[in-house]
Amino acid sequence: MSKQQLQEAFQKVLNQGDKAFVPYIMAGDGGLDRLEEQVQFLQESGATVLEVGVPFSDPVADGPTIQEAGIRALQEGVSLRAILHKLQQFKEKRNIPIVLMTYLNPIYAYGIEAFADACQVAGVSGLIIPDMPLEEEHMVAVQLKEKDIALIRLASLTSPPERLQEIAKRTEGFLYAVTVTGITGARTGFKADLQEHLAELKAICDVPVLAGFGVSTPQQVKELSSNCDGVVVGSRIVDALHKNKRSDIQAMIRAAKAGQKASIDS
Ligand SMILES: O=P(O)(O)OC[C@@H](O)[C@@H](O)c1c[nH]c2ccccc12
Repeated sequence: MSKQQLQEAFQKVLNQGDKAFVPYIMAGDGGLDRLEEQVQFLQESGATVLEVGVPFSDPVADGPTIQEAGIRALQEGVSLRAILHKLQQFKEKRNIPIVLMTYLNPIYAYGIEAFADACQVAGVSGLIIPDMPLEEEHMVAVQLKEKDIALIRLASLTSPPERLQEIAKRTEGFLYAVTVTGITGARTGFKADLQEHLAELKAICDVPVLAGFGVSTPQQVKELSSNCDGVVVGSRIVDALHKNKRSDIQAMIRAAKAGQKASIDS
């Protein structure tokens, strides 16, 4: 059911000639009580799928904006357990698939089986676990498969071709194409052959390929979408939610969608 929810959500936008837009938010930034309303807002604003981050004390892949959001959430006392419980509470009210992004440590602390179970009960459709290499994923992958939860793999710029093949083959839900060598956060430019890299990933992957890391302007969204199925935007969304600049987010999603359409037409 959950993997299918992801597939349907992507198919719907792609069949319309649109591209996917996946915002990332940090659960508990501003207090966990705000999560339901934030999800509602992004759903209504046109997000295809939503990535929900779990705050962690040692977020090795994250840049300053997301690190700070994580610290704020941890100060609110937010835990993985509390996030899953909250997601479960308003599960029936949302119609957007949720992908949870968490480092491996909180999953181990929770217990893999109990975690997979709680994700299913909470209506989580997929998982991103950035510090879990392919070689280590077996145990978690088996438990998630049993619960029909997609394990979304990340393709990095530095992976050799055979490894990218393997990642593209194994990934479920979508392939997360990391666009930079480094951490999350807004940037001004991407490396020259990124478009080629995205096109290569598209060619070897059967599920949608989404580009993420450093995407923060409608122009970047438009450029990157021309060679893949859509984008993930984190830091820009986290920052705007924190500063309560909601119209900025709406404008960005609108412009992004228009830009993506234009990139298909041209
Ligand atoms: O913040 P950015 O640069 O827009 O990047 C996306 C991102 O925030 C989100 O997908 C994410 C947040 N933390 C991560 C850790 C690993 C992989 C992905 C993520």
